Amino acid sequence: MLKCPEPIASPPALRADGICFGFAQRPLFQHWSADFPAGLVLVQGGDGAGKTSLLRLMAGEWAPQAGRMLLHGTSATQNPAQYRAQVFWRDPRAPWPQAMTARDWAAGLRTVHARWSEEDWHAHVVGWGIAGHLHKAMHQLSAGSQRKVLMAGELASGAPLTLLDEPLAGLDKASIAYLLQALQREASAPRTAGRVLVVAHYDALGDLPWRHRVVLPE
Ligand SMILES: Nc1ncnc2c1ncn2[C@@H]1O[C@H](COP(=O)(O)OP(=O)(O)OP(=O)(O)O)[C@@H](O)[C@H]1O
Repeated sequence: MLKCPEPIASPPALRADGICFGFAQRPLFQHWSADFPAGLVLVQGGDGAGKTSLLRLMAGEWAPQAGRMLLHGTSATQNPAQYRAQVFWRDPRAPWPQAMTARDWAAGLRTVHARWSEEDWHAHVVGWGIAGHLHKAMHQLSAGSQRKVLMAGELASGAPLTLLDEPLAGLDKASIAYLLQALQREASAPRTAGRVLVVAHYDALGDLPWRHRVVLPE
């Protein structure tokens, strides 16, 4: 079970406040509080440690059994619509709607995310070499190509809280290198002020300037 870390000095962009959450046979968080500054945040842990559960709680997709998540002061419990409007979260394992192309999906994101950047979307499409896939149905793409489309959308969304679950899964070396570069750029020149970009991964994931790490016990 996760214990509380030391508090941080700067005002938090995201706050986990007294979170209790778990399953009947698997308690995960017990009165857990943590403050997250803007920037890159790593949620680290092995299989079944609770990474995806924490991302779902941060996203406001799952409600904690006690406590609350606050994003720039907005509570996921009290103002769920306002909270979720600031979040980008899509479970990378979730199936894609039949016949939805990458282009259709991006068109939908433009209407939902106020800080969407067309320039970033095109840069990531080129960076990950997925331009030739945009007209294809998402469910027909390889797992790696689906991931690249997903991450291009996640990063281009500009969402104040952006959650990436195991982003390296299915990626080749060049694509991993591009992802690390893109995350490094987000850290040094974030396009959205106050953006928190959370990455869940089993290990330390490169030499990125993490502003905060949550290490989940096995
Ligand atoms: N819907 C659920 N019902 C019951 N138990 C669950 C449920 N979802 C997750 N768990 C359990 O909670 C624990 C944490 O799961 P979670 O998926 O959050 O871990 P994870 O760190 O993302 O692991 P992985 O990378 O293997 O998916 C695991 O023991 C898992 O079996």
